[in-house]
Amino acid sequence: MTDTSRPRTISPSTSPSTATATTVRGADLGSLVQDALPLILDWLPRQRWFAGKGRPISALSPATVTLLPGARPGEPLLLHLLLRVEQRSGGDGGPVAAEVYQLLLGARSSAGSELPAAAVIGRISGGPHDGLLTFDAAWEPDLALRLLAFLTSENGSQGARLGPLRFRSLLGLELTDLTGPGATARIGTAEQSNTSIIYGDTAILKLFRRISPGLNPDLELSLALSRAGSTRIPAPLAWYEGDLPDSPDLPATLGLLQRFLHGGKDGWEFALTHVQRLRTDPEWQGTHDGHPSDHITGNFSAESFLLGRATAEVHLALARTLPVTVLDRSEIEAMADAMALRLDAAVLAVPELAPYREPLRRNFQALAASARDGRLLRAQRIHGDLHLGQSMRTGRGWALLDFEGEPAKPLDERRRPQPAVRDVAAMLRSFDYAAAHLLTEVPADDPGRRDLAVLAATWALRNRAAYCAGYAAAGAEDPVADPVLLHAMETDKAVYEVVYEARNRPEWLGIPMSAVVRLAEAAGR
Ligand SMILES: Nc1ncnc2c1ncn2[C@@H]1O[C@H](COP(=O)(O)OP(=O)(O)O)[C@@H](O)[C@H]1O
Ligand SMILES: O=P(O)(O)O[C@H]1O[C@H](CO)[C@@H](O[C@H]2O[C@H](CO)[C@@H](O)[C@H](O)[C@H]2O)[C@H](O)[C@H]1O
Repeated sequence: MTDTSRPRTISPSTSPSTATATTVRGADLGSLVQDALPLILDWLPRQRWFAGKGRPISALSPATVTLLPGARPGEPLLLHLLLRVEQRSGGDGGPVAAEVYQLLLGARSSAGSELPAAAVIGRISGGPHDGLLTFDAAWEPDLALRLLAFLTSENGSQGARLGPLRFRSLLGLELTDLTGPGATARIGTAEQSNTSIIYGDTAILKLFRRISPGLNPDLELSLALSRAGSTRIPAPLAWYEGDLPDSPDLPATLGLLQRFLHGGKDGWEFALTHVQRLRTDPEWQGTHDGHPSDHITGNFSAESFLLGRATAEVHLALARTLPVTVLDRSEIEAMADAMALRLDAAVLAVPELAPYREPLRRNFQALAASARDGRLLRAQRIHGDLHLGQSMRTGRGWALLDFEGEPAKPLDERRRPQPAVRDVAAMLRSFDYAAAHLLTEVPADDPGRRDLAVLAATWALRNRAAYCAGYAAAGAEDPVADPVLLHAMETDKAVYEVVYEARNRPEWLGIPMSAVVRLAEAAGR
């Protein structure tokens, strides 16, 4: 059993090396963190989850430091850190903005198990901790299991406390097997904005990396959907939260433990498998005459229908348990204005968008005009960042993952009720992305490219239609019945994607740009 009785936290307002530093097996926590900071400073910007890439860090300091006890002699230390990272935006003279990131810091002196290069933060050189190896403990199975012990402890359901950290379990003792002899932990390998640790094949813990005060929508919506009896999400099992020194009354969600969907197929990979088969299937190659017939669009549309139905079920469940509002004229106009402003900012960031600005704006103006004509809009809590990669096909049907919303947006914006069709539009974009993979690696002068382009467009159309049909079949509002809203939402998402791709995957920019062209043409009609 872990010792939860002696929190050891260093206040950010004091110098960790002199103030509340606590001696643990000879190691002074405060000075240990202080010695590790230069190593963390070098390591942090290289992490996929670090959102401030490309801007120098002007200050790095621990906001909280908590020892997670439980190390036997010779075993590594496990420290929970909330790190305050200051960066200037817009060059040297720009304003300083601070973000908080979560790090599980492991520290050991002996060799121990081999760590992947990505996990190694560095070896401290000089001073009382000379030679101590520091690392990201999420990658170290024994330390990942030590963290799990707090989430699954007997005290969990009452909220075990450890300094600024509080652990809550929904299942009490049911998960203690996971931490017993033979228990395993491994890091998730999927591309993600946070870090996930998979325990056995039973549970997955998401460590949120960029931390904002308040309830993370991923936890909030998982709990709400679970309360509503939804089986379309991995059941939440436990979570932990922490107090940030600047906002002690607004605990920040730090980690969410959920049922692991063993054997589930990632929706994006699943769709790509189908799409690739279209390209390589000899039967199709032999019969194709330039006019794709139904069978060559593959059976994925049956899956798309089911995914649409699952999405609608999630929306209906959210509307049953969380507040639903009605957006009036001024609120709809404000929504359309916000879309237009995002477009303006996107044009500045990606000049290729400029020729399409006016026609795209018309899609937003049409939405505002429909409000002036007296239309209202239902708004509710939604997923907020839905795409095929956020869905998983299991033996029991489709499940949706990651209700965090777009991580770059402030938490209060992400928690605001939205028309549910925003999620639908986002998923429609994903079918376009998957279809575009029919054309990757096909040279521009390949004689078969035109046919493939027709096939890709057909695949996207069929799957988009099937998804919307499945959505409507579940009893939710039919998304295609409101083309003005759907076009505005899809345009907004495509514009977001143009900026996202220009920044992250310039070689993929053509995918959302094709949508921009299509949506601009549609606006002209
Ligand atoms: N409950 C789960 N069961 C199985 N795999 C999961 C589960 N939750 C997440 N994953 C896998 O981890 C990936 C990242 O999860 P996600 O919640 O999207 O993280 P992030 O918010 O960091 O992007 C998913 O795409 C999926 O492959
Ligand atoms: O999953 P995240 O929350 O990190 O979302 C971001 O990355 C996504 C890519 O991983 C990005 O999604 C875009 O690319 C997908 C294919 O890789 C495609 O299916 C989506 O439709 C498309 O938007 C997402 O936009 C971004 O926020």
